Amino acid sequence: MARYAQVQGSVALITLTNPPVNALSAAVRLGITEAVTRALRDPKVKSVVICGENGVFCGGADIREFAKPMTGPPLVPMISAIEEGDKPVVAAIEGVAFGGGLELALGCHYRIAHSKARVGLPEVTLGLLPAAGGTQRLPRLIGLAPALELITTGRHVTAQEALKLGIVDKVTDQSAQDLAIQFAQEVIGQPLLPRKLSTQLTPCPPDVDTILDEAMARVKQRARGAMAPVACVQAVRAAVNLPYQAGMQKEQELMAFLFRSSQARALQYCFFAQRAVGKWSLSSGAHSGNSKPRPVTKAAVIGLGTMGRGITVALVKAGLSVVAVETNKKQLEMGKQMVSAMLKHDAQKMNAVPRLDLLHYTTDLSELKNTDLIIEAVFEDMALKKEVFKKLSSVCKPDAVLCTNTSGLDVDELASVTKRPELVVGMHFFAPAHVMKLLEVVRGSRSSPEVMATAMHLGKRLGKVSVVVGNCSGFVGNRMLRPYLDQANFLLEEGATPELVDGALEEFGFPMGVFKVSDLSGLDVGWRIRKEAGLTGPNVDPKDPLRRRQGRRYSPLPDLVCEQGRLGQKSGRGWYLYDKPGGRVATPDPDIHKLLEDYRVRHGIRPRQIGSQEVLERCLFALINEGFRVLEDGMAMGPEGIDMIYVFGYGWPRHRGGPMFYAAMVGLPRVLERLEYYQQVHPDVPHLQPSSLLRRLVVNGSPPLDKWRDFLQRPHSQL
Ligand SMILES: CCCCCCC[C@H](O)CC(=O)SCCNC(=O)CCNC(=O)[C@H](O)C(C)(C)COP(=O)([O-])OP(=O)([O-])OC[C@H]1O[C@@H](n2cnc3c(N)ncnc32)[C@H](O)[C@@H]1OP(=O)([O-])[O-]
Repeated sequence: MARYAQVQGSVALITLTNPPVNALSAAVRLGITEAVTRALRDPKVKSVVICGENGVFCGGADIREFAKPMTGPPLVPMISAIEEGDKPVVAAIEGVAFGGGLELALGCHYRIAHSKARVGLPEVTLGLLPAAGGTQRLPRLIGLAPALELITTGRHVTAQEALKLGIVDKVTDQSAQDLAIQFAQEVIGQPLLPRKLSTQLTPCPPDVDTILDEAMARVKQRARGAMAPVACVQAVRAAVNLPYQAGMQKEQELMAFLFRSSQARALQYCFFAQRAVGKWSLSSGAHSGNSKPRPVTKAAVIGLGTMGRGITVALVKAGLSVVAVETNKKQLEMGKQMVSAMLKHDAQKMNAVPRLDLLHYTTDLSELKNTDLIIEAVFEDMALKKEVFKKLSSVCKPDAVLCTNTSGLDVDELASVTKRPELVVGMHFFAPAHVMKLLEVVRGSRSSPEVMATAMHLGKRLGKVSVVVGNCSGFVGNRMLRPYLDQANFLLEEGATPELVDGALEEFGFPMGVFKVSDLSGLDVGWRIRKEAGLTGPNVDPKDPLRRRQGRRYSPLPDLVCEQGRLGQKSGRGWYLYDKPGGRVATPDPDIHKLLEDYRVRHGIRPRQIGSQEVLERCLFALINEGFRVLEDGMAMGPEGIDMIYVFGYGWPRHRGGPMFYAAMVGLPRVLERLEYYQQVHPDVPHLQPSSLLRRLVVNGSPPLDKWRDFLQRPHSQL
């Protein structure tokens, strides 16, 4: 797992050979340890170069080994042996040096990077800290403030930035390995002590305590309950206040605590789940490995509302040429101005030139003749969308892929009005579409494997985490959101306030509680959907009592709020009060409290004290229960897909792994028991009726999440 060679007479070349990223598995660590020992012992060897095979230095410790008992030589003494040796060791960094990979390089005396290489300590994103000396050596090398920033965020830096920061000594456009070999010969005989980072002091400005205190306050505020960033600051503090060995001791103690934590397990699960969802498969046997995407160079977006504008920007930023279509000149001009402004703003941030040249604006659908893929993003109205699809089917070239950005309408119904249903697919973006990482790729019953591959591939080009989902109402994300919203409204009826419910959810780790999010999105969106569904407005069955609809419990509270003209942030009032229309700072509103009190009196409801635990159990377990139903109905490939949808699209705290992972962590018997309890108390809420899959899993001893698929009743997949 590490190749040894002697080159240029006196240089030992050690190459890490563990594709694809040369992770530091037990075998690699053994290989390095043996090779370094050999090089240090061999009198003919005067200097050493460490590099990685296939243009990648090292992606860090082997994350897959974290779940198993530790074997092989540990990293810390391996790296110390390199640093303590009396021969200069040069790291030749190509591709990436991440985590343990960068820590290995920091143990070397010199670092040379290829100009396209990136380095970083991303352990914090896995719920850990750099525990092979990274928290002690990096501050000694580049100083306190930059080290704190890199370690607490896990940010990757380019070779050029690494050179500026002093992480690497040289950057080359040629082979880093060749330059390192030459350099290793040049530095023979030069004093090594100043290059041994463990012997150095961390360069500290006079206001060191302020910097550390501010960093701690910042990470606590951003972390939303995540422990690793806090531990990172504590470890770096040790690099300032303690001698190296004592600092290492602190690093190990903090790592031991994090390593066992459920947060680390959740974050590492997310790492693999994010990669797993890209490997999609359909019930037909087609999968990402055997289905080729169609080439897409020219795309079109129909409709330049909020979603259409974001999608257009995302496509242009990925380098596609885009035809943007609106119904009339006025809308088109408005859309154009917004899209240009968004692209310019983005380009400015990245010090780049906005690619306005990639855009063509038109009101004429016949200009779509040469586009390879069209994304419809018009108003969420089936009749209107059908009209658009009919037209697209006749004007676009026969092999053009037709995508809809509907957030929950029937993709098959849309496909049915075209002459090419096999080329129709859902691409459900999340607002703002150029920022949010999630894309639900909705398979219609006739969507071809090739079209699925095309949509998934396009998602990847746009930098999205794309998840294949089935064609059911609301798809996966919005379908699971309904029971969550319902429970939040019921809690208000029973005695809670918006700020109590939101507080519990934010404490759990959501960036915003359910009512703040509703205010942000606009309360009229849901109101319109409820009207169309006959839940409120003129189409309500007159025989339905006010708090029951279509045979189940219903809360008219959100409708009452809308009827008062409280539409959320945009009107300056919603579930909260804002300083002005469009204002962003939510303050609790006494008028809402009064509205709730009057409502309870009117309906004879005795308010009761509601605690955070009940809020979490009712909102989250109802959502999770629907997740089990999604699996049961075959609308998702597996729990990983659901979890990635919630982490990347709905603000589920990543350190809790996603709803299905969270259910497994809480324990399926506990989730079942609480659902059963709440269902008894609220028998008219079908969403609290535990799903049969959940019951089956509990009866079968609550198998681990990666075994849940075995308990689905076949044939199940609608994908
Ligand atoms: C008490 C114990 C003490 C321990 C000491 C601590 C040491 C240290 O501080 C801890 C660490 O280093 S923590 C580590 C810190 N390092 C990180 O956090 C870096 C994590 N990795 C990355 O950021 C990206 O993978 C790269 C940028 C490296 C490549 O990106 P790309 O080119 O888009 O490719 P891709 O699709 O992403 O990956 C390709 C395949 O490789 C797989 N795999 C990747 N890394 C792995 C790893 N470390 N391991 C295992 N596997 C890893 C990946 O799953 C995938 O497998 P699949 O079966 O084909 O699906």
